[in-house]
Amino acid sequence: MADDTEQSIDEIHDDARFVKQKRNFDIKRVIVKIGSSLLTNNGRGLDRTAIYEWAKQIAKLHNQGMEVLLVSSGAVAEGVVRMNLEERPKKLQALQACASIGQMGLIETWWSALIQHGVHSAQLLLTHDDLSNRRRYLNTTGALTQLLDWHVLPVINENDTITIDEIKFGDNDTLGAMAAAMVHADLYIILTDQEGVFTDNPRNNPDAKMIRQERAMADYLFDIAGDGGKLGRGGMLTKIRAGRLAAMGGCPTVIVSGAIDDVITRVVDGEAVGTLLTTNDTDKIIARKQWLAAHLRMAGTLIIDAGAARAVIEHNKSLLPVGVVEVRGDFDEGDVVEMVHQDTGERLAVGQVNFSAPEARRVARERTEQFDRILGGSEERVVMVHRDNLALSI
Ligand SMILES: Nc1ncnc2c1ncn2[C@@H]1O[C@H](COP(=O)(O)OP(=O)(O)O)[C@@H](O)[C@H]1O
Ligand SMILES: N[C@@H](CCC(=O)OP(=O)(O)O)C(=O)O
Repeated sequence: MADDTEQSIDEIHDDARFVKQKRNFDIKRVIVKIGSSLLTNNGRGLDRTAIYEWAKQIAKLHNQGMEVLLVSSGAVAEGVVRMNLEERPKKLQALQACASIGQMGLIETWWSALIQHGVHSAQLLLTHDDLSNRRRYLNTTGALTQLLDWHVLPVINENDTITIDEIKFGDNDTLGAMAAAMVHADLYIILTDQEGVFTDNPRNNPDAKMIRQERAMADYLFDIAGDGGKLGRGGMLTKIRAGRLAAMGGCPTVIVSGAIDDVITRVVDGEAVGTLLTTNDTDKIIARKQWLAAHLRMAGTLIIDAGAARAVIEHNKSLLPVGVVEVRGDFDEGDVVEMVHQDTGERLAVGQVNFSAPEARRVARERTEQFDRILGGSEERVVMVHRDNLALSI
């Protein structure tokens, strides 16, 4: 798609270039996310027929040797139906209870549907914290990798009963994108109740047109994405955000209707159904910097001198240990830390640090040549924070 500033939104739809064109995917690992509105047949309980149909397609890919991970919503919506409630409760405890009631049905249904095709599945209940805290992230990756090595299909959902934020905002779109980045998926498929992303919410605007393909980083997508239906939570907005997050890991996203026949296998086969959100190397870095900039909790602080501040801010350089005068906090390698100016106390940037806090203290103010001696080994790490993993705050 051309630069989005050059085209009006009405022109960006059903682009003939993309309608028939086959997409060129090479997919070994794919994440499929299925939303509440689809899974629960718009509030009439779990749609077992549809689940068995998706399970058949997923099993086909799995049995061909592809690694498929499933992110399944629907626990709260199913709990609401099982408890005969008229609507999604507002009280937190009631929501949590619905999630734990509905999750039973969800996992039982997926297990039965998949095992019919000889596919073993496993339940993974995650919180966003599990994926943004480095240590828990590595633990989760370890468990996921083991499941994939055993060719067991992970069925992921949010751990709604122990979280507060997730259940309030309900955002499996984001969880799926984080999982996609974590396992380096080749494609993220979001199944929903619309054919794809439209130029406006098609629920309210019958003239809205579908967008066939766009860069995940195209800013105007945020202007056209609206809320969800009464059972789904995030609407199109969280799907667009999720597409950006997946782009950060270099993973394209397809947002498509789960009601299309054989939709999963057709998408994987490269058929141009739904909306494809693309990414490239530059977008990957931009998305990564945005993700860093949006980080609220810093694991620690690096106090840097004026020379390092100039290198980072004015010359877009990586931060070297020699420019770090003090290390505060207790962080692991890979955590997100802030960089603060020694003289002004101002936060200049945030970034992912290449050393743990004890290591960072030892190499601070030191030149690269000294690292082997200081850390006792042949040290490959040279920079404290690489410029691709660093986002300026000012
Ligand atoms: N620009 C848009 N294009 C398509 N759908 C949109 C758009 N803006 C808002 N939506 C709404 O997003 C809904 C899908 O999100 P949601 O209800 O959260 O479903 P899910 O349960 O699949 O996550 C659609 O039914 C639609 O009403
Ligand atoms: N974890 C919640 C799902 C929240 C969520 O993201 O819902 P949806 O937007 O419908 O995919 C549940 O299982 O009910």
